[in-house]
Amino acid sequence: MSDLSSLPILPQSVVEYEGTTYALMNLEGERMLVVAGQTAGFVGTPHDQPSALLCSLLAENADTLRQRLPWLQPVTLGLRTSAGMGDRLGFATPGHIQAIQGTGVAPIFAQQSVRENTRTGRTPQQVLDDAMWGAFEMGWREAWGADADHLKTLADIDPFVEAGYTFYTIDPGDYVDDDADTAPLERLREKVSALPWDELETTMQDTQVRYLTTVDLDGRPLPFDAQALYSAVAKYGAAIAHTARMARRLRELMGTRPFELEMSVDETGTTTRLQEHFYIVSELKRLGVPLVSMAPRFVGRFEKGVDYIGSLDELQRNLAGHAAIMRHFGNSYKLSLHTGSDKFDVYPPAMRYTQGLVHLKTAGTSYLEALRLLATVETDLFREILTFARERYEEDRKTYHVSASLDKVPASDELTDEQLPSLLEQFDARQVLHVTFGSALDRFGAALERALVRHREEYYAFIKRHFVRHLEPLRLQ
Ligand SMILES: O=C(O)[C@@H](O)[C@@H](O)[C@H](O)C(=O)CO
Repeated sequence: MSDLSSLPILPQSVVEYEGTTYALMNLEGERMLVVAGQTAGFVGTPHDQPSALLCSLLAENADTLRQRLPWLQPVTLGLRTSAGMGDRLGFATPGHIQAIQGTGVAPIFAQQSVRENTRTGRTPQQVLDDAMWGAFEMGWREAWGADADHLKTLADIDPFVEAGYTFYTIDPGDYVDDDADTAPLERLREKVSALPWDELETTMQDTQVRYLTTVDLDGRPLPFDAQALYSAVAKYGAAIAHTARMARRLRELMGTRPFELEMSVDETGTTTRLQEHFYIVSELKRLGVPLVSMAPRFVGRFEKGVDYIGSLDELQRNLAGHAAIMRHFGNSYKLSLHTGSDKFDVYPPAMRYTQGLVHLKTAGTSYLEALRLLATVETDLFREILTFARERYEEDRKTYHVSASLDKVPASDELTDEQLPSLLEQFDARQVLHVTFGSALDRFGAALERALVRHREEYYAFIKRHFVRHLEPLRLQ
């Protein structure tokens, strides 16, 4: 093992593997890779005493490193209780690791939606590389995943496959017909007749044979009368066909490489009825779609950055019903909680009813912790972001489920420095800051990144404290 102790090495990052020593060096917050031994394939500057190559965290160095150290490649996680910790800035993974290590919860460190990448300007490869560098920095050697989130079109898939993602969240929301939720039977028949039955590889007649019955869910009857069935088929039939289409494309691109697939309809305009959950999963299985998790639209409101909104009794009944359907299908997939951050009332019943078959999906909450840090140690920058967020909110909110009122978010000049951090505890301010991330990063991204470099360890501590609250309820008992 090469002695790198004369360099400002991060001790937890040091790896001796197959005769070469690898480590991350800390240069006033900036990171560099140090390789001592076999340096072929790395791009960097030779260093003497000790003899090593000093490498920037370039894409080619990330690729070479994960070829050398296989545990830095994302893998499928199967039915383990899991948590997706989206990171819009590329700095949060070490904090995520500090929170998740020892919990038994399987992490997805790389997770960004197409929507997020469009807003931040990052590529799927950059997101995965940032997560990998964070895992390397912390000496993480356990399994971790990479989620290509909210894929809507066939064209969305390719760059994530090229980058090496292992978890693919198919979002066929654009094909869900929410009007079917309340349409009369005659209108539903018309809608059903227009579905792509060739892609569904069946007919409505055969569909009626399969589903016009009452399903027994552990003694709990789930009735499918004509109205319920026609509504489910009209509402989700095209979405199921699109999911199967996306799965076929994914299988073509992935070849023999393993992957897992989630179907997410959490952002549609209407709640996913239990009959509809049953119909969706049954049809996806019939079509051979390899489902590892499913994200229905639950009762109540799952809004960004805040706890559940609605009747907890109704939610518990709803979760119990979804879990009964999962048991009917042999507990062969997980229930995915999108917009899952800060939903502290949801985790215990979700874990209880599904017996741990939960995937928790978070993202913007790590961005909010960065803003909490700024509100504490870089107040001028935070004030600029707050002012800009208040200007952008009405536009940026259009593609997210939020209900914050701008008039409840104080202007910067109404607050003392000491009051600024409390905004990150206030419902409306959290949502206004959350959904304006793209606009804010466009204008302040470089300044925010410099601040995070200056305050990395503090940021990790903010992330750890926040995610321990999320992960404790998911710990395997
Ligand atoms: O903000 C986004 O686009 C995504 O990170 C989220 O919608 C994600 O799918 C999620 O549900 C976690 O908040």
